[in-house]
Amino acid sequence: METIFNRNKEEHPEPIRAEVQGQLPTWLQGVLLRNGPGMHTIGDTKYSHWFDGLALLHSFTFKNGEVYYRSKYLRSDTYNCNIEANRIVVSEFGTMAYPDPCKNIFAKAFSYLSHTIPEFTDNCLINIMKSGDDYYATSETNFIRKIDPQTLETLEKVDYSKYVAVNLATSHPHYDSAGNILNMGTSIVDKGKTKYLLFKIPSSVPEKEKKKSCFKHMEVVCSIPSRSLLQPSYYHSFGITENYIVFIEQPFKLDIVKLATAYIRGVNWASCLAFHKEDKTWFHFVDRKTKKEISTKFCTDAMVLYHHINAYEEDGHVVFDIIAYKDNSLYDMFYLKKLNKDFEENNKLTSIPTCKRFVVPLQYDKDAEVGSNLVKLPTSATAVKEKDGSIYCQPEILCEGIELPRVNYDYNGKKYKYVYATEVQWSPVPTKIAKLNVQTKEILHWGEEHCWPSEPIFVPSPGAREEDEGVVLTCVVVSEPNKAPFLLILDAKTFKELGRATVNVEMHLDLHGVFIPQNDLEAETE
Ligand SMILES: CC1=C(/C=C/C(C)=C/C=C/C(C)=C/C=O)C(C)(C)CCC1
Ligand SMILES: [Fe+2]
Repeated sequence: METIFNRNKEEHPEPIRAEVQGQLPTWLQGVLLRNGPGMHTIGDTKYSHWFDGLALLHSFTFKNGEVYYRSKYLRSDTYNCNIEANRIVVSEFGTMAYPDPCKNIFAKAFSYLSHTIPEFTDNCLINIMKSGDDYYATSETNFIRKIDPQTLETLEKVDYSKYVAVNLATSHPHYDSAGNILNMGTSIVDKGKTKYLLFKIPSSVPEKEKKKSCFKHMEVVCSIPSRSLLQPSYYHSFGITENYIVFIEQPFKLDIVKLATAYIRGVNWASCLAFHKEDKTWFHFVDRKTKKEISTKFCTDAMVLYHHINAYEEDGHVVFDIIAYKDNSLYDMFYLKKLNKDFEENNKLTSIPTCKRFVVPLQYDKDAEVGSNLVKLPTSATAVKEKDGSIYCQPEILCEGIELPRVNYDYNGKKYKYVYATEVQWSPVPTKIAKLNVQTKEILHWGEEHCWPSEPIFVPSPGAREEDEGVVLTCVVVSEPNKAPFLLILDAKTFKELGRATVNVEMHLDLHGVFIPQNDLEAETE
């Protein structure tokens, strides 16, 4: 067990042909590109947290019935500095590093007396983002790194904060129907205010400005003031519907004073996050056309969430599905010292991930009585009018024990049926993947002994008419010695195996990724 999490993984930058069993659909052509931590020790130094590990990109290329695997470490400035020094010299989420200030490019970050916000890492290990025909590795700081989706080479570093005033940004952007990126980031104590910014990165630039990057055309769509100047909420994702942005201001907050003094106090960034269980969770809805926030105050009890699943509008309500926890034990669970051999016995989640549906009436009868439930849809979710005019929401539970949710993105923002996710029950490592029908709550599973599947990605078949017409792809790491990992291809409708592509390498457990259809890759090379 220990090795699966802690052992540094080798990179395999040259394509390795996988052994394919079963029948892959002929239309499945393109690249599954994924990201996650692959290196946890450098020289004699060790990262403390699994989310600190150096980003290792890997890909499966589907070409005429064959599958090729590659992997390559992201050559971030962080990676290069660490490797050159042969020790950890750049701080990550769970590890504070003390570099020799003369030796590395992050030195200015540590002149903490003049900088309130430290300079963060560009170890973009969480996700992959598509911007026009380009691809970027993403994390939650102000940096993203362009990559070549075919060779996995590392290209330019982009600093969001050069274009819009954000210090942090999510690794889960959304895309509108024109392919423009919509993302959110936090602007900390800028001009005396702390706010959450929704920003847009256009998918292309005007012809006459072809030399300029899309980032030069980035714009702030709207800003939501933080309830607290020095304690903005932490968030890992947000939701969109056809007309609204759904932003959840949870009482899991980043303490800016702690963040600014972490280095001198010798503590990590993670310790600057705290869950305030006595506070409420606030919902914000921004009208995408008017760019104005809905003025009604909507709230629910304290909770912690990382992943939004999907959101849509129905009869004047916004319906949104998320995976929520009762506390922040999830981040604590991924400290590497806890992920030891006996972790399955010792490391039980104290709060199980719960798939919750909130139904929020945006258009409701303003004369409704205090105490009345304003939800008019058939659901057990409620939204009750309070004395002070605010609306207190309680969810319908869709299911328990799933994480890393994905949907058919053609249904993002629309009424939908299916979620594909990993099953995590009481331990942080998934043992199965699941397909949940959010309308009937029926669940299909795939699982095999000693198999740890990654986030399942849905790929629609060409001309698909139904939401689940296509395949689901998941990388499976096998914990049994002498058994090789594989890429599993399931029929999305039946959740039955169509085939698998086995590669004889030591594969890392990863986080998120994208499937890039062959046509999009061709556009990129043109
Ligand atoms: C470095 C750094 C951060 C990094 C956070 C990371 C790396 C989060 C990863 C989350 C994942 C993988 C969640 C999965 O559900 C913060 C706290 C934003 C702010 C301070 C600097
Ligand atoms: Fe995530």
